[in-house]
Amino acid sequence: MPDRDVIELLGVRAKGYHGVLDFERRDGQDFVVDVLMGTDLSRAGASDDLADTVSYAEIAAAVVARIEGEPLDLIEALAERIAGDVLLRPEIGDVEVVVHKPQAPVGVPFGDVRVRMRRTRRSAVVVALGSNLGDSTQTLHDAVDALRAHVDLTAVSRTYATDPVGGPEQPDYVNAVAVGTTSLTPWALLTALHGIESGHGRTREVRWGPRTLDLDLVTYGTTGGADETRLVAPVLTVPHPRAHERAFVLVPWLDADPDARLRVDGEVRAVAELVTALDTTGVRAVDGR
Ligand SMILES: Nc1ncnc2c1ncn2[C@@H]1O[C@H](COP(=O)(O)OP(=O)(O)OP(=O)(O)O)[C@@H](O)[C@H]1O
Ligand SMILES: Nc1nc2c(c(=O)[nH]1)N=C(CO)CN2
Repeated sequence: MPDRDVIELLGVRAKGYHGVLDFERRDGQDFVVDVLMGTDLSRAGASDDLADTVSYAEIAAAVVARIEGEPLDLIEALAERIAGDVLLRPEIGDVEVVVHKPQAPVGVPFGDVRVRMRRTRRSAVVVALGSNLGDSTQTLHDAVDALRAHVDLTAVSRTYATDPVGGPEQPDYVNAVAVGTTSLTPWALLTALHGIESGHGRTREVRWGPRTLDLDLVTYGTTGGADETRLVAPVLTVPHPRAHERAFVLVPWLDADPDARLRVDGEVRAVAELVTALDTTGVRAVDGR
């Protein structure tokens, strides 16, 4: 479900040098920008903490930097860049940008000229799946199907039978990793993952204890890219803080994406390299390949 809350920042004005005509590049003129950001304000509404939302002052500064920055021919191009900047904030699910050019050289008297642009986020995500109660292989297949409602999957690993790591004595796990893109924010995706877990009878009792289905968000955004998302909070930490030490995550992930990368202690590392440092004997591809 798209976010229903909106932060509206209207009438940000600054002088820029955008335009096709020589005198526009030479003399400059005012540009006015409105930004409407679709988001979920319930966390900030409950916590009263700026860290749980997007500061409109930060967005306003980014808009002014674009208006005053590299001159562009078209207000369409200016709007596109502003939309891209706004969507780098993981809290924003979609954005509408209006760029007004009230002193545009139109040639006749006019009220305003503006472009209106709507953009939705599309972020790379990696989800790890695990199960060790019930028909785990079937559960993982069903969970991948359910995931398709929220993530456009580009690759799904083979399933792996894995020795349990941590927790009480418990049955072997079946693990897999799915890779794709989503229009959901990290928090909306986490809610969707919890919904799929509950749909499979998941309850949270013993830490690292047996479970019908566990879905972890391993990474959000492109590791090493401008949209890489790093969050540290009990409700959501990405990259997943234990993914780098778990062969039951890295081996399937590498199967789905041989070029996978993960940030560990601040450094971007190839998953292929991280795996070489781990004991992988407890991780066996189910179909034997
Ligand atoms: N990257 C993440 N992916 C999934 N859950 C996360 C993540 N970061 C924080 N959490 C939070 O962790 C809480 C506990 O999740 P869960 O019960 O799946 O933990 P676990 O599987 O027992 O342990 P682990 O996190 O080590 O796999 C969730 O309610 C969720 O809000
Ligand atoms: N092999 C294996 N061990 C685990 C797993 C898992 O998915 N596979 N999940 C855990 C908590 O999330 C704890 N231990």
